[in-house]
Amino acid sequence: MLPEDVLRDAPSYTPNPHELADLELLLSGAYAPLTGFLGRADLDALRRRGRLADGTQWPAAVTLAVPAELASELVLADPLRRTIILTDPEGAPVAALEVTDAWPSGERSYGVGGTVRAMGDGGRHTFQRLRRTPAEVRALLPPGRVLGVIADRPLHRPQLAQIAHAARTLAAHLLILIPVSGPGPDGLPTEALVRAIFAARDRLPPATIVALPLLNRGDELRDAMLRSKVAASYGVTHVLSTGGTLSGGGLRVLVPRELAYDNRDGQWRWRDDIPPRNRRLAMAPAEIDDLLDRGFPLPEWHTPPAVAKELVRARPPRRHRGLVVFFTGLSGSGKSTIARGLADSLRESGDRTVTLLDGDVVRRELSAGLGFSKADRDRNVRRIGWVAAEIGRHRGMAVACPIAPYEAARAAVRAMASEAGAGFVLVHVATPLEVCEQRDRKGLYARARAGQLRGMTGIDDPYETPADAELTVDTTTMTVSEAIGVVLADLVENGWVEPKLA
Ligand SMILES: Nc1ncnc2c1ncn2[C@@H]1O[C@H](COP(=O)(O)OS(=O)(=O)O)[C@@H](OP(=O)(O)O)[C@H]1O
Ligand SMILES: Nc1ncnc2c1ncn2[C@@H]1O[C@H](COP(=O)(O)OP(=O)(O)O)[C@@H](O)[C@H]1O
Repeated sequence: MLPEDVLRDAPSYTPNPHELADLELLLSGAYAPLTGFLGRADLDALRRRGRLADGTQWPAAVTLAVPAELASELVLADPLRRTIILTDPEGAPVAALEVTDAWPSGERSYGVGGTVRAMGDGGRHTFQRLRRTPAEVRALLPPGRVLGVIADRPLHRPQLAQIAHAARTLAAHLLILIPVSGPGPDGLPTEALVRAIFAARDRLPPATIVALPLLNRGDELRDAMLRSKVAASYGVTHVLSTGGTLSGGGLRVLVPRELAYDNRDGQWRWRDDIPPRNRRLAMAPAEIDDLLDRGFPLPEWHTPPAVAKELVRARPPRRHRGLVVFFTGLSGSGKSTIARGLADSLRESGDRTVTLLDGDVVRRELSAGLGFSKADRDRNVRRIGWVAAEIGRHRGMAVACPIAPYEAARAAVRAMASEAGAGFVLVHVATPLEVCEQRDRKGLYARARAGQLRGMTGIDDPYETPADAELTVDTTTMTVSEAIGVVLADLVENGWVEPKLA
């Protein structure tokens, strides 16, 4: 253990959410035998042989990068001057990392490897009582086989039947591991996922339930292998494969048969044992989402009512959900005019509160002091996006209409809205530059052409045309009412707005 003053004087750093999730698993022992972030020798061996330098089989790179300035403060040869305090986003210490290897990993960042040791109380999370360590869980498990299920999606009747069947066949105790770092594959917030799984609990065999920050790295095979490793650390002996991924990682993998609903007796059984006219197949996640989006009930033969209730709460029909309508386009394309008209129509219906984040008001209040450099435009657009997402989180409707010339900033806004559980509709007002320039309501284009104004979007500043717009409107030959009508009709057609408005 390092002396107090060494810890006090050590530099501190807040890892990104992904790295913090890895850190939590390292500290809890879920990544055993790893005790810290990997160094170069291990990463090298991993890349070449899928093993750590000492030959231990390990599926995935568990790495940490820190700013170059921070790395340069360390003296790796001196045990008293090579520690970094890792903190959570609030700045509270979570761990001490004793850096034993550091190397340039990016333009201004260094990879650092070394052992981590827990500090502080580990921080608080929602459903804290479920975030148990492998040692705690192993102490709770009855002797014998343990069937692990990684539940990154809600459990509907077909999955429940598969789990019950597997647990019965193996005579195993059931351990459900719920990944809770960031939304699941269907965008369900983690708290809603946990609630939906608990809602199915009385239809499961006796189970131990654990929440843990397991993240996907985007490589299906490695992710599955890492999940198996983690499951094994929790005492799992057999893992039920879900979502079609097979994984070894030293565990026995059960591949469940595809079950279908037999409408002769209401049982779920192997699909091939049911005559086609009597069987109903399990619904795909996209079909379930579609029913929820349109406000149709999830059928009872497929989903226990208590689970359905949680899912409806988490994913209300689109017409009741928060929504961000985000206009982008050149100056003079018609964004503000359409946005204003849209906001008025929406207010008339009174279904949701409507906030118009009008360009002039935003630049006066929210973004006062910002100019039109790339950095300032990005800041402006992100602020608008942040406010809009919060409005959406509380089920309101936000209408925003900045030029938003950069793809990355628009993508960030989309991500914020979706993280907040709100819909996001990007409307590209694609009126061509010639038309905008002809309108030139503020005389800006004329000044830009005359060289009196620098950095005018479309003249000598970029506009990255969106490739992901939900709707594109060119107002060249449209009246204002027609343009508003097109947007409104699109919102109605996609279920975001009640038809009566149209
Ligand atoms: N250099 C330059 N380039 C583009 N636009 C300029 C510039 N300088 C001032 N203006 C006026 O500012 C309005 C655009 O502000 P935005 O907040 O929408 O821009 S951005 O999204 O941050 O890029 C824009 O208003 P709209 O015409 O309503 O789009 C312009 O009137
Ligand atoms: N179909 C249309 N939709 C929107 N604006 C239109 C349309 N036809 C003409 N216009 C005119 O174009 C101008 C667009 O200006 P504005 O809405 O301020 O654009 P922006 O917010 O994109 O800079 C307004 O003067 C508006 O009256």
